[in-house]
Amino acid sequence: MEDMYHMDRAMTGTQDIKISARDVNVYYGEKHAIKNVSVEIADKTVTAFIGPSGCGKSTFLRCINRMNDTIDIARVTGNILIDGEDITDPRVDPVQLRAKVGMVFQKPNPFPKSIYDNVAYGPKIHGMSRNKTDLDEIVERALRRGAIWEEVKDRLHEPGTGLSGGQQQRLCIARAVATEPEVLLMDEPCSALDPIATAQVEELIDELRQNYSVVIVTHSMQQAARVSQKTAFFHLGDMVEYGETDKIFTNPEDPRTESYISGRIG
Ligand SMILES: Nc1ncnc2c1ncn2[C@@H]1O[C@H](COP(=O)(O)OP(=O)(O)OP(=O)(O)O)[C@@H](O)[C@H]1O
Repeated sequence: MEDMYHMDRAMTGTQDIKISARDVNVYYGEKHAIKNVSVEIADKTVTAFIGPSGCGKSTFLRCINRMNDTIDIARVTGNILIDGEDITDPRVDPVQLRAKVGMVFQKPNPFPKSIYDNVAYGPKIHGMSRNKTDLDEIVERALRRGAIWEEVKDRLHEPGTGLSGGQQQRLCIARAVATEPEVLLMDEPCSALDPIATAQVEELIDELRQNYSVVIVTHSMQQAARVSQKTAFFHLGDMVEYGETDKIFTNPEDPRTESYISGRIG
């Protein structure tokens, strides 16, 4: 029976669902930026959002940790469930939610504080450590997960802003994972990085997949193909197609996806 179950999973590719979005719409004033998006995002998987500029990738990503709450004119309808809990419920505290659903932005944005304090800040405000030794361990673990520990272990009390761009982005990833999130949202995390730093961050994303559900917005189709297992293609606010990355890039169903990946739109 157990074998049958595993075989079935292997054959269908069924994975645990981490995020389930149902009929999500986002409006900025009159502008309808996301139209009836429903999607199930798997755990321990990298999911890429691709599509032409302005199609709504970042807007939809921001729904997953309620960052659109911070934009006055944004209005969101529909539901998003994480592990079955509806995070759009007004009783859900967005600060707690964002500890569980971490985010990394396009431009590395370390706080104007030391490397240590950048990482320690979240765990401190969420009461994750009892004492300094605990906190030191949390900081080291997060910096190791961010694949930057070796480079900064002897300069933890220097400012985070003194690091190179690629190091700053890995520091921001370390900061995001320090609160032990379950989901990691990345909005074009490599767009400000050179090819070497990009390769390091991509390698890191692949490692992070073991522990998190990672959702990445990217303009680079090569990057989506390299790092993701699932891809969603957005066009004018619609999620046009969603499926296995290999399939989307080699044999898409929708002509709009086909045009985009072959470079005819975008
Ligand atoms: N804060 C905002 N106020 C008003 N309109 C917005 C806001 N943010 C996004 N929009 C609009 O919503 C639409 C979707 O934008 P969004 O940034 O989500 O697209 P995107 O696919 O991530 O684009 P890009 O690839 O250029 O980053 C666009 O038409 C954009 O102009």
